[in-house]
Amino acid sequence: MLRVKICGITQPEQGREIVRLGATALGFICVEASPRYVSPEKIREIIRQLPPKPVTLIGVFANATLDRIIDTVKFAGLTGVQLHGDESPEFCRQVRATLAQVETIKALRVKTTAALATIAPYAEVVDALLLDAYHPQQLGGTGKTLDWQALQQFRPPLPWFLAGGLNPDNIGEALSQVQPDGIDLSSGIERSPGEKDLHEVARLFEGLRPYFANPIGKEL
Ligand SMILES: O=C(O)c1ccccc1NCC(=O)[C@H](O)[C@H](O)COP(=O)(O)O
Repeated sequence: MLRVKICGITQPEQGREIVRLGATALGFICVEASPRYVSPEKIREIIRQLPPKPVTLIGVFANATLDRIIDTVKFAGLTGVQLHGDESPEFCRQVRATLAQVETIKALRVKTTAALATIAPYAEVVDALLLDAYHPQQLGGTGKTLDWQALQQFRPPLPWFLAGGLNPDNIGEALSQVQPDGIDLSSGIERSPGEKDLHEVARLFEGLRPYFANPIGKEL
């Protein structure tokens, strides 16, 4: 089944509603420079108020220390980490080895398709990849799309998420071109950074209905 990660959750009531609408993963930005930053205390409170549904709870970090990642995961009750900076394969390996029960996702910001060649060393040391758009000043939440056509044949040896500028209007087109195991959205379903537009989130899941009823890649 297609995984749907909604990233940049900052409010308990929005987290609850987004899970109710169908998200299979929530992302919490643990990067202090981001307008979507949420403290470990706030993440813990948001998680405490979620309905009892199987949802992956992912902390998004960029060039954080291993200690900070571990402390945040344990304190907040996260079940996954997304490494969104320049983390080396060796650092990813350490994170995964230390947090054995926690899903480790490495995000790669794809400037050109040449960046896809850097994936190989990560394949053995993380659980999933996330491909995001490159922006010279912003690490994530940029609203910029990837070149989906260039990713048509992308089949890494581990599960992967498509991110970057996805929204309710373009998700169908994106999924007609690429075949990810999951999708990740943030600014395309927001009123302002960190403030999700629940009507847009509902419209997203409405548009995704066929993908839950039929495995991706099969004729609808
Ligand atoms: O969203 C942020 O503000 C952010 C800041 C620093 C590192 C990562 C960040 N976001 C990571 C995500 O997983 C976003 O969902 C991803 O970049 C896609 O964002 P968008 O293009 O807005 O859908």
